[in-house]
Amino acid sequence: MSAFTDTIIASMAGGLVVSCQAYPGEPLRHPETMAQMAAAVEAGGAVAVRAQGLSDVSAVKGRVSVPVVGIWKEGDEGIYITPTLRHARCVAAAGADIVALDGTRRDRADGLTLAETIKALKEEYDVAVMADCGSVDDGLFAAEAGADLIGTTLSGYTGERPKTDGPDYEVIETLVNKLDGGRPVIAEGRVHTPDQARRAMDLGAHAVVVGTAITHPTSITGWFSAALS
Ligand SMILES: CC(=O)N[C@H](C=O)[C@@H](O)[C@H](O)[C@H](O)COP(=O)(O)O
Repeated sequence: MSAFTDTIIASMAGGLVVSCQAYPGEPLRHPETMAQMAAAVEAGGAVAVRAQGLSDVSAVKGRVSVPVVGIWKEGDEGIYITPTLRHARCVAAAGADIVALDGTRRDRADGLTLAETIKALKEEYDVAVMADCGSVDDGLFAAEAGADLIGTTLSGYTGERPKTDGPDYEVIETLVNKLDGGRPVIAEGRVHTPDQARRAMDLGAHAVVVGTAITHPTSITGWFSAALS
């Protein structure tokens, strides 16, 4: 890791990362809108912002001074979060400080291993790499492959873990213990309340990512209206 990526990762310690994403066809889907959302969460204390798609990554990077975690989703099944080296390079070129990519043990579309992908990306760009993992075994594999940050993003979405209502505390805690400080664990996925974020942090997460519960009004509205029906 470079001094730059060390500093970026250290700056996130104990903090809240907010994921600002609007999905295809949704009313808020526009880079400028996501940049405004990012500025709003930065004002609220987010230590970093996660953004999806090259236009959003650039727009968000231009608007906030906290680090940007960039991803590029292609599709929504199998390996779809920054699935290949080409996607990862583009996310870095778009301005991401941290490139998040699929960190599972599944075969990648471009035939490269996760380790080869991370090595090639880091040879070209001074970025940190966050591995979005779906299980403890993924997390250990991604750490071995050279990822700087191990995220629980895909727990409940790859078939290896049940999709819990809230965060997958078991994966967070086990990864923290098994990695034993060797790599920071980022708790991401279904963190819907401040208490859940606190608990994930208390289990030893380096930072907690919240998306839907802060930046997806359609889902939040649905939660409230379901409670009233
Ligand atoms: C599984 C997957 O594709 N997760 C995506 C990854 O970027 C996003 O759709 C999530 O919103 C993000 O991980 C934050 O999680 P939550 O919205 O649950 O706080």
